[in-house]
Formats: sequence, C-alpha cells, structure tokens
Amino acid sequence: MGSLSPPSSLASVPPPDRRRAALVRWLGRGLETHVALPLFALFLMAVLWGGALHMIDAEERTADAAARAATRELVDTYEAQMARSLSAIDQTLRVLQYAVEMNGSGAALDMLAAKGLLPPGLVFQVAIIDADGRVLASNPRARRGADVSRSAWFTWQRSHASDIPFVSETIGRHEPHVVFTRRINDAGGHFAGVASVAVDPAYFTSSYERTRLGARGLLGVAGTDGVVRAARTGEALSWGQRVTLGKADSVALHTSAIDGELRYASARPLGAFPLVAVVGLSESEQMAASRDRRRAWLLGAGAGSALLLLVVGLVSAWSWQLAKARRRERRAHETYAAASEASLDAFFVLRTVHDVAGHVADFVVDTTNTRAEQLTGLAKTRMQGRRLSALLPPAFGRDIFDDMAAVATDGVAREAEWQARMDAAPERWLHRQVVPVEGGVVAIVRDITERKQTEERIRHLAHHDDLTGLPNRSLLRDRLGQAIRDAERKGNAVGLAFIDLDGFKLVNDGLGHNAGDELLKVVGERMGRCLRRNDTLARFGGDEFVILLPDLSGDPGAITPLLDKVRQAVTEPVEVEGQEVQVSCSMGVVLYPRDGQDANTLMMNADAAMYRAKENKDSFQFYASEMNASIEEKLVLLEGLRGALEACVDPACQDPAACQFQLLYQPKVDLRSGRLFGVEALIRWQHPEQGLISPLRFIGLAEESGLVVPLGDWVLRTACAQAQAWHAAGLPPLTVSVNVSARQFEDKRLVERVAGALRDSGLAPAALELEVTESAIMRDLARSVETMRELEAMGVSLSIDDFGTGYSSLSALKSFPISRLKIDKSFVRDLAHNPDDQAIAMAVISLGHKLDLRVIAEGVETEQQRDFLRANDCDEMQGYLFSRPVPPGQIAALLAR
Ligand SMILES: Nc1nc2c(ncn2[C@@H]2O[C@H](COP(=O)(O)O[C@H]3[C@@H](O)[C@H](n4cnc5c(=O)[nH]c(N)nc54)O[C@@H]3COP(=O)(O)O)[C@@H](O)[C@H]2O)c(=O)[nH]1
Repeated sequence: MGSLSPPSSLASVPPPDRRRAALVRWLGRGLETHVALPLFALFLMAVLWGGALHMIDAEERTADAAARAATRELVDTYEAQMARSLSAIDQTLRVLQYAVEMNGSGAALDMLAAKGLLPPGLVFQVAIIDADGRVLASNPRARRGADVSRSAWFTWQRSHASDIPFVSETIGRHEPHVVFTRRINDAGGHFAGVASVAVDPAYFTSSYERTRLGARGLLGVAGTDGVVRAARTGEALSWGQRVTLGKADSVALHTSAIDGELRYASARPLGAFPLVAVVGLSESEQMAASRDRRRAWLLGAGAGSALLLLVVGLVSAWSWQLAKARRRERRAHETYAAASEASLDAFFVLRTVHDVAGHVADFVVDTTNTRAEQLTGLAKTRMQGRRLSALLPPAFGRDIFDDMAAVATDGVAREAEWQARMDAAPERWLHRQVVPVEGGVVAIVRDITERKQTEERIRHLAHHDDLTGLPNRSLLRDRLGQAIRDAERKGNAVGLAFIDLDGFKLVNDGLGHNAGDELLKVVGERMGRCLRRNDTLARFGGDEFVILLPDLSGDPGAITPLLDKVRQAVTEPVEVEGQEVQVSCSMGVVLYPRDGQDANTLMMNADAAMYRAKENKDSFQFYASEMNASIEEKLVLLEGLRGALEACVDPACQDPAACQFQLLYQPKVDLRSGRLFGVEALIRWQHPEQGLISPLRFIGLAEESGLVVPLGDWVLRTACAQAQAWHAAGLPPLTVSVNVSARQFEDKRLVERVAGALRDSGLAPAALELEVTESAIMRDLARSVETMRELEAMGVSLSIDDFGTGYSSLSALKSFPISRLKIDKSFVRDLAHNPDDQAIAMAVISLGHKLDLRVIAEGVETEQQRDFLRANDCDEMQGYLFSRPVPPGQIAALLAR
C-alpha cells in the first residue's frame, strides 16, 4: 500500500524556487541527526577532553606547587636542624680551641670532659691535633699520636692563618666521617694545632622521614665545593658525589647526579661552614597522585569518548538509515509527483472519511495532478482538502463513490469505464482505476474518448459500408438474426428485400466510378428516407441493397406500398458529374416465416426473387418456390450451352446439323429508297428438348460464364461465310452486321478473330459491320477506341447499338471511328405517341448527321414509326414492319421483293 502523505511536487516549482528548496534541503540535511549528532559529539568530546586536560593540568600544577612547597618547607626544616647541629659542632670546636688555649693541648679534653662540655662520643669524635699533625687527645679515645698531618683538613688549617672552620670531604671506608676543624693558634698567634670534630655522615641525614620525603626523597649535605658529604635517599646513604648546586632558596626540578632521579630540589647554605643543605623530593613520587588522577581523567575521558562515539555511531547509523529511507521515500514521492505530472492520467489521492459507524462516508482530496485540473476544470488548490461529495459533479453519479468506498473497504482495486458530461463540455468517455492505499484510495482517471471513438469507428467500419455509411452484409445478417428471434417470440413476420439497380452499370461504366459512387449514395439516401426507424437498409456491395423490415404482420400486401415508394424513389432522376441520369431497381422480397425459417434461406430466396424481378426491371417480386427451380434450370441451360457450343466449334464434327445454333438474318432497309442494303445476324439455339431458345435467355448466361467469346467467334465466322456465300451466289451487295458483346469487345484477340473470319470466308472487310453497345465501348474508352481504329484500318465498319440507353460522352463519340448509330428500339416503340421518345429519336438523328454518321432505327413495327423516322430524316430502319429475322435462305426472296 502506498501512503497518503502528499508528495512534494518539485517538478512543478520554477528554477529559483527549486534552488531555494535545494538549499533548504541541504540545510535540513545538515540538521539531520546523523550529521548533527556526530558534530555535537565532537563538540562534547572536545569539552570532555578539554575539561579532563584542564583538570589534569590543574592537578599537576597543584601537585607541582605542593611538591615545591613541601621541598621548600623541608629545606627550611633541614636547614634549621643542620644549623643547630653545625652550631653545636662549631661550638664544640670553639670550646676545644678555647680549652687548648687555656689549658694546653694535653689537658684540654680532660678538662672539658670533666666539665661535661664534650658532646656525646657516639656522634662526635672530638680530637686535638698538635702542630705536627699528631693526635694529642680524642674523645672517644682513639689511637694517641696518630699522624693526620697529610690529611687535607690539617694541611688546609696549617696553611690558613685565619680562623675559618674547615669541613673535610667524607672520608673513611669503614667508619666514614666528616671532619670539622678549627685552627688552634698559640699565644703568639702561631699555628699550634687543630681542633677537630669528626661526625658520622649519617648524623646529617638522620632526620630523613619517609612519611615526608618518600622512598626516593633526598636529604643531604654538600660542601660549597659541590662534593656531597652525606646524602640519603630512602635507606641508602652515600657521599662523595659531585653535584651542581642550584640557586639558593629556589626549588627546581633537577635530575640528581647521585642516583639520576628527577626531583624537586632545593639547597640552602649553612651559616659559618661552607656547607649546603640539600633537600629533594622525588618528582615521580610527588606527582604520583596527580599522575594517577591524570590517568583516571584520561581513562574517564577516553571511556566517555568511546561511549559517546558508540552511542553517536549507533544513533547516527540509525538516523542515516532513517534519512536514507526518508530520502528514498522522498525520491519516490518526487518521482511519483513528476510521473503523475507528466502523466496523461488524472490522479486523485483521496483520504477516507468515516462516519460514526465506521462506514466510508466521504473522501477528502489530498493531492491531485495537473491532468486532474484539466479534466475537472478545477485548480488543484480548489480541490485539495475538499470533500469529494462537494466536488463530484452529479453527472459522475453515485456509482463512482460506491466504487471507491468498496475499494477503501475491501482493499481490492477496481476499474471501470463510463461516460461523463462535465458542465458545458461535450460528453467524454473516461476510464477509472481505483486502488487502495493507506488511509484511502487513489483514483487514476484517463480520458479514453479518442480510443472509444476509434473503436466506434472501427466497429462502424466493420459493420458499415464505406461508401454509403449503410450497414453492411455482416451487420444486416446480425440484425436479420435478431429480427427472426424477436419475430419468433412475438409471432410476427420479417420482411427482406434484395434490391439490384437497373442501369447502374451503364452509369458506372459510362460516366466513371465517381459518378457510380455518387449515384449509389443518392439512391441509398432516398431509399433510407422511405423506411421506418427500426427498418434497416444495407448495402451488400456493387449496386445491391437489402431492406430488412422487422415487426410485420405477415401480409405481403402490407409492405407493397413501401416497396413501391422505394422503387419510385430510386427511379427519380439523379444529377451526377453534371449529367442527369436515371436508374430503376429490381427487388426480390421474402417474408419470414413464410419463405424461410433462417437467415440463409431467406437471403437465398430473396436473391432468387430479385433475379426474377430483374427480368422485368423496375419492379419487385415476392418469392415463390418455383423461382429456385428456375435457378436450377439456369444451371442446366448453361451446361447445355457449353455442350452445344462444343459441337458447333469442334472441327472433327463433320455434320453441320449437329450444331444446335443457327443464325437468322434481319434485313436493314434504306428509308428513302426502300432498298435492302444489309442484314443483322441474330443467333438462335435449337434446343433438342426445349425447342428454339431466344438469345435473351442464353446470351446473358454466355456473357456471365465467358462462353460468349467462343460463341461470338462462331457467329462471326458463320455470318461472314454466309455473306460470302450470298455474294458468290450473285446477290446484290449486302452488309452483314454481327453483334459483339462487351466481353467479346474486351477480348484482346478480337481484331485477330475478325481478320481470321474474313480471311477464312473470303468476305471483303467492307461487307462486315460490327455492332457494339455504348456500355461495352465505355468500359475502357482508350482501349475501345484503339480496337475500333484497328478494325477501321482493316476496312470493317462499326455501329453503336442501342444508342441512347447508355451514357456515351459526346466528346468521346466524336473520336469513335464508327459509321452508324442505331436508335434503340425502346425509343422507337412509342415513337408515334411519346413526345419524349420523339425528341430523343430526333436528337440522335441530328447528332448522327452532325457527326457525319448514318442513323438506323431498330424495332420499327408500324408505318407511323417509319413515317416519323422518314419525316425526321432517319437514314435506315430495321424491324418487323419490313421483316422479322429470317433464315439465310429467305434473304434472296426479300431482296427480290
Ligand atoms: N452478342 C450477341 N448478341 C446477340 C446475338 N444475336 C442476338 N443477340 C442479342 O440478343 C438480343 C435479343 O435478340 P433477338 O431476340 O434476336 O432480338 C432481336 C430482334 O429480333 C429484335 N427485333 C428486331 N426487330 C424488332 C421489332 O420490330 N420489334 C421487336 N419487338 N423486336 C425486334 O431486336 C433484337 C435485335 O436487337 P439489336 O441487337 O439491338 O439490334 C438482342 O439484344 C441481340 O442483340 C449474337 O449473335 N451475339
């Protein structure tokens, strides 16, 4: 299911707005959690690390300051202690000095001891040395008389007259000691010896307190010469190292030359002796706590950072995924919006509104596209947020709402096509597809009017005649089937009339197909106007129409007036291609159920009835069962015709009596002189069972089947041979006329056949005339003229038969190489009384003469007809008045008459 959240329609925003939107989106992206959170986390980490480092720094500073302060305090304390100790030592030396000066070297110590002025021997070894460097006395008692004259301190005192105390370096491997000395002068101020106090170096560092100095602190005394007299670090005591003494009173970090330890160190000069008290606190010990805390801080910051990174990483990853999903969704929406904007379909995203019972009560338009605007004529802004019930035109009907409600309820898509009228707009065909989405439906509406119109056109083309727009054979068959079913149910009758136009071929061949088409359209319209609304007029092709008349009573008489009306409508003259033409129609009529129980039988029988009507032309004929018999008869006749022809043209057949065809000859007479100048050969068929058969019965059949070509060839050869026979018999010159049918005239070998007949008979070409109808010539005018010219060139003359019944173009007539026009007997029949026929006859005569042609009238039966023709300057005549067609043997007699 999709979502109802309205898709952003970026595709519709103009470029500057799009840039702004992109900027906003870019900023928005910056504010997205997966971007902002890591930035914030970086900031937090900076704060965290900043804080931690700051704390570390502060604590280190504090520790440093504390270490320096402690060093300073220790050095103060140690200086005070050392000052006291040295003061005591110096006091002892002075007392010794004094005692020697007072009591002499030998008794001085005893006297001091007696007075309790000697320091405890455990710590100080007091001695008096004479001027030669021999120990005079010592406490505790040492080896008397020991010689110390080479000791540095003795030589130094001996060589310095001043009363400056001297401190030796720490000497002695097993019992190390530092010797403090003062010069003893005699009364004369001369060197008299040395008073010394030897002190265990450990004495100077005995105040080393682990609690204050740590395990690697330093407490010691060095001479101002830089040589350590006593130094204690932890439990280790050492001496003799050479150190660089720093500035007095300062505390400095210093790497000790004693043990390489980095310490906060401070040195302090010690009064009268050239000594310096040195105190050092191990830097690592002093800073250990702060280092531990530093580690803790770093660990804390590191752990905090790691935790932060982990949390931020997880949240950012989640946010990134979320953003990606959102982006995908937005892109999908953008794509959807772009696609929907570009779509030819109208989109309506509709949110369902439920009533209290939970049924779908209405829809609210969430989103639409531009196509929807065009389709509804409403702006998007007018539609969005509005209820469908307020927007849906009443013409759209309740069905649509029900459809949508069903989709929203069932969750199953539906589609439908419907016709909608929107305000003033013409009715349109629409297709809707309603698909369920979360919270509503999406209706996709497409205008399918064009498709429907095309379908309708195709359907119409499939069921209608292209030229007239009338139903075609297929549609008529459907309607006939339906009419039969209805009639069967209601007990009614159905009428079916097959209509064939008489004379249409002449118009079509004579004036061309456009004229023929125009004629068909006009005639079709006229026939249609004669019918009721539920009748059907169909065109079957060519000049064949069919009328279907449902709901009839079954009385043939009831439809006779309608058929007459149709017949008369067809007969009305029609103007086509600037000429007025006239056709009639022959109708074959059947009635269901009387003439057939099914469509096929009815159509077949109507066709048979039409053929019968065709025999009379301009009439209608109800079907009768015998008519089908006549069709069978026709087939039998065709077979007989074929057999008869074979017998006539078979060169192996020696018996002329076996040929069932014969020619009669009808004389043609000059109207002025009365002279018989020619004959027309007219065929007859002497059928063994049916007797003499008129060409009217079989020439059409021969023409249809193509047998007319070999049959016509036989006529031509027989007529030429007969004419030559008359000539040979010494009869006056006669022209023999032979009828050439349309199909014969089209035969490419006609000229060759004529030449062959003349050659074989020996007849002079001038004695032969070919009669061709107008319609045969007009079928293919150019070719006809060519054929006629070839025949003319051969010396054969041509006449136009049945002139006036066709539609020869008069301009074309001018170019025909013909010698005679034959006025059709239909104009001659009523010539005595019918002014129209008279006018036509006179016009043909006049036209013929103007074209320098002879004019012959056929079918002249009465003297009135002859007199009229003669009076109107007609040249020749042919008809029963003078003679019926006769066998060749009677021509001589007629000539004689
Ligand atoms: N292609 C061919 N057509 C032929 C041939 N022989 C005849 N025909 C055509 O058959 C049609 C009928 O011919 P037919 O029955 O022979 O009738 C001809 C005459 O008998 C008839 N006629 C002559 N004079 C009169 C008359 O005074 N009254 C009257 N009612 N009928 C008369 O007219 C027919 C001759 O017509 P046309 O040919 O137009 O001159 C007919 O169309 C023949 O053409 C054949 O061998 N080949």
